Amino acid sequence: MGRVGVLLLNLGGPEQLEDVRPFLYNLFSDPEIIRLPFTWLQKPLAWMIATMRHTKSQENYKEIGGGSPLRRITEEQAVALEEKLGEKGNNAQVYVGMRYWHPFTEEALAKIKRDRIDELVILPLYPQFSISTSGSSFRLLERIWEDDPELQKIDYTVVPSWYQRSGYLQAMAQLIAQELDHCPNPDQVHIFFSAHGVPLKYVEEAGDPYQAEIERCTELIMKTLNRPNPHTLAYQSRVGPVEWLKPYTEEAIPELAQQGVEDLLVVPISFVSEHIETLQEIDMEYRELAEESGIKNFYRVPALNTHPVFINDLADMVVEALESPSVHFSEVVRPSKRVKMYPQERWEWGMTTAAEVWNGRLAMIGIVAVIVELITGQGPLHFIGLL
Ligand SMILES: C=CC1=C(C)c2cc3[nH]c(cc4nc(cc5[nH]c(cc1n2)c(C)c5CCC(=O)O)C(CCC(=O)O)=C4C)c(C)c3C=C
Ligand SMILES: [Fe+2]
Repeated sequence: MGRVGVLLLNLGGPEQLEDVRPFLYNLFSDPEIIRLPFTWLQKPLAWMIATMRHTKSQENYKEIGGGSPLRRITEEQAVALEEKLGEKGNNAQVYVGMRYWHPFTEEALAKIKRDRIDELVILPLYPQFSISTSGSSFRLLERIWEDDPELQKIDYTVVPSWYQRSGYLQAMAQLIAQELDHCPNPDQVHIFFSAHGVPLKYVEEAGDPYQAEIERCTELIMKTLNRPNPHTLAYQSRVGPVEWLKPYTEEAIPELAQQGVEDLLVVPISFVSEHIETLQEIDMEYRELAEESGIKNFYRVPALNTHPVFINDLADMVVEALESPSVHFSEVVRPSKRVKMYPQERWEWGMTTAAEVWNGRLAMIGIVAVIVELITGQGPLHFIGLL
């Protein structure tokens, strides 16, 4: 066996408030996040949405201390995984490659080449596969690989998803049990799985297996937990007014309160690290909503971070991947057709996502008008002397 590397993939997050806008620009420039019929519209629209959204987004990051902890936690996971692999007799170098912020995937690949890695396990830190998360990172890697003969020499394998692994399920069940056992009436607590949402079209038209994997994951965690508590699955973090996977967390919580639920334990299941959607959206926004709706006790299960059972399972996953036949980018699910996520179907007043979209559309019209003017040499900008 030559030099072994592990590339951990994650989304990335702004580390300080100034990073928010360029981070959002990178995110919305990704066609796996917003699918448009014309690729040339992607960057101007990304610029528009980042411009319109960044102030609200910065406020959220301010509430959790001014930046995302995602990089710090992912790097801690990388160190813990490297140590665990060493203990198991596998000396491997672990790298972190983020999709939309530092350390970017490209930075990780430069280090992998510098260290002359021969075998590489590519492991997304998303338990369930979505075309918008692991899929997006795989597509980026595939494009970089195609143009780089040095990378092509590396014997690589990808792990598309791993939500069904017993180590991961046990770590989740342990965290849930711990929280339940701190509650005065553990059996009365309603367990509320809150998964990150994706647009419905991703699942129904583009063939994203995400919803099926989330549903199966929830069942498996409940089976591993082996407690009598009732449970619900809902989807959080919707962006834009198109339909996303339902039920929405912000609707499901008041419904449960109406049905008489008083004790609610929220379990975030699409993430293995604390980040803005656990620390701000769940801990602040959904807590406030739950309390206003009549929930008396709102609890939240922490993210796995460097939970020893989880890290041990990641290490086993790497060892198993090295021993199994390689899985290449071409074998991983990709969108079956182009699905449009924007524009939205209905208008909303105020600084809303609908307004963001209309601003984007107007900007597009403006850009097209300037191009036409540059070509024809006639138009309002020439008339007022700007061109
Ligand atoms: C607009 C579409 C988005 C889709 C689809 C989406 C899917 C998706 N995202 C995660 C995990 C994370 N998302 C994070 C940030 C983030 N995501 C979106 C949009 C979509 N995500 C935005 C606009 C943002 C920025 C924050 C904001 O302005 O609201 C992060 C990073 C969080 C951090 O701490 O910085 C993660 C992680 C998953 C798992 C997922 C689909 C399954
Ligand atoms: Fe997201």
